Amino acid sequence: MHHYPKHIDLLPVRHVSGTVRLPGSKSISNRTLLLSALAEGQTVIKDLLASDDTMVMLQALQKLGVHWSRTGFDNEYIVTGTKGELPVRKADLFLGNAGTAIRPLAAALAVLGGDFLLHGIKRMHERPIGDLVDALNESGANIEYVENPGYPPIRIHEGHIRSHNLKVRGNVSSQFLTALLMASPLMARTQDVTIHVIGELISKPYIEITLNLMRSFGVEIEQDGWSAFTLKKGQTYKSPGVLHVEGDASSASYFLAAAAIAGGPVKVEGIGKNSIQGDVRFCDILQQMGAKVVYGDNFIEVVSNGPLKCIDDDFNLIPDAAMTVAMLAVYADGPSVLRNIGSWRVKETDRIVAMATELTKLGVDVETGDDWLKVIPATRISDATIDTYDDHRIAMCFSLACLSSSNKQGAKIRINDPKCVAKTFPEYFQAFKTLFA
Ligand SMILES: O=C(O)C1=C[C@@H](OP(=O)(O)O)[C@@H](O)[C@H](O)C1
Ligand SMILES: C=C(OP(=O)(O)O)C(=O)O
Repeated sequence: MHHYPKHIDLLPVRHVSGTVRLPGSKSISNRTLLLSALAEGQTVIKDLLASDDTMVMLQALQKLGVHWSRTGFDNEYIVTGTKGELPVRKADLFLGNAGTAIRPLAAALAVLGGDFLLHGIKRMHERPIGDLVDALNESGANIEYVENPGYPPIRIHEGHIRSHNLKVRGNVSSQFLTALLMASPLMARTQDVTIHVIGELISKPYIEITLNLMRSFGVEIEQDGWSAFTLKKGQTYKSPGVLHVEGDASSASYFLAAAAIAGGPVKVEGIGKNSIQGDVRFCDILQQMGAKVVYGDNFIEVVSNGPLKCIDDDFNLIPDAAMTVAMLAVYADGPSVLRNIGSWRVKETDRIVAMATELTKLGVDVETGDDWLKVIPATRISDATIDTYDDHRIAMCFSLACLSSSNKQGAKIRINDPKCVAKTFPEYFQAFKTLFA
């Protein structure tokens, strides 16, 4: 559908300003698709993200016998719910590299039972799923590893959920808890279900997105802090009728960062002060670093306010937008440290290694540890050819290095293999270039 060149060349840019209409949130889109499929009634989904990650979810649902169609309005879909009874019980599902597809589908299908093969691209088979499989199998599901224990591909057989007290670890990915939460109404027909989190839970704001959307579909979870989640029996998903997908807050971070570096104002439309996405907290970081942020109901606008201040903080709550913070750090007035970002190592690539390697090409000094990254800016930014590791966020992040701030000139940047942006934002580079004044 989209054509991508082998690489994209960006020349130094002195100033950015403009308005960007954001693509739909990946996290909300894929959750909404699954909940619509499991619900009673038809759901009209407005502004669904059109990207690789949502495409694999749509295709998987189709293979599972769920009826959906496009309405003719841009990115508007209508999904016919199955009341928790997916019509097809045997399928081979290719899920690309979409964590938000494979993990929630694995849980729902394991609870329903059948004969399903879930797999993805090579990197997907290196991304952990063991904590989720353990939680499900310990409760009576029947999931088997096809290649390496702990990783996809997985084969799901007929099983029977016996225990209604599930336990899951949350220190590798919050998506395992999200998956169990979304599947819990399928096991709560006659008994309450409690999901216990063992140990630490990372990326907590994504659990809030999950609970929020479940609530939109009529299911209320009782929360005991971050350690136990209970669903009272008999609750089932009911379509809210129409659901509007917010713009993607992680995608917004690149444009808002551009404004903080190279002037602005830049306005993003599709999210606002009442967003349910944790990554809007990226704007708090922009403010801490010295930029000005204005929130509307359906927009956020950023304008720079002089040189950026360095930052040393814990970024566990915003792991995706934290990568954008690492780019801001290149322009900051001193060294910055990003802490508690260990989950970067098991995402599209080892993002600590990738960020360190590519930042070094810009001439900055970088130090890393198990779960942290330190960026020590240089007086100038070096021209560089950036490798992207099939990671959309590496491609989008490093596009920012062509920007000049008030005291640092932007560099000539070549982004290799830019097609990786199709995971969440196929039109990223076109949108980015509209900001060049
Ligand atoms: O639930 C979600 O929608 C997501 C959760 C986060 O993953 P982790 O919980 O693995 O950190 C985030 O990085 C990912 O892009 C989307
Ligand atoms: C980590 C990410 O994706 P996923 O949903 O596949 O985990 C991401 O989009 O940065």
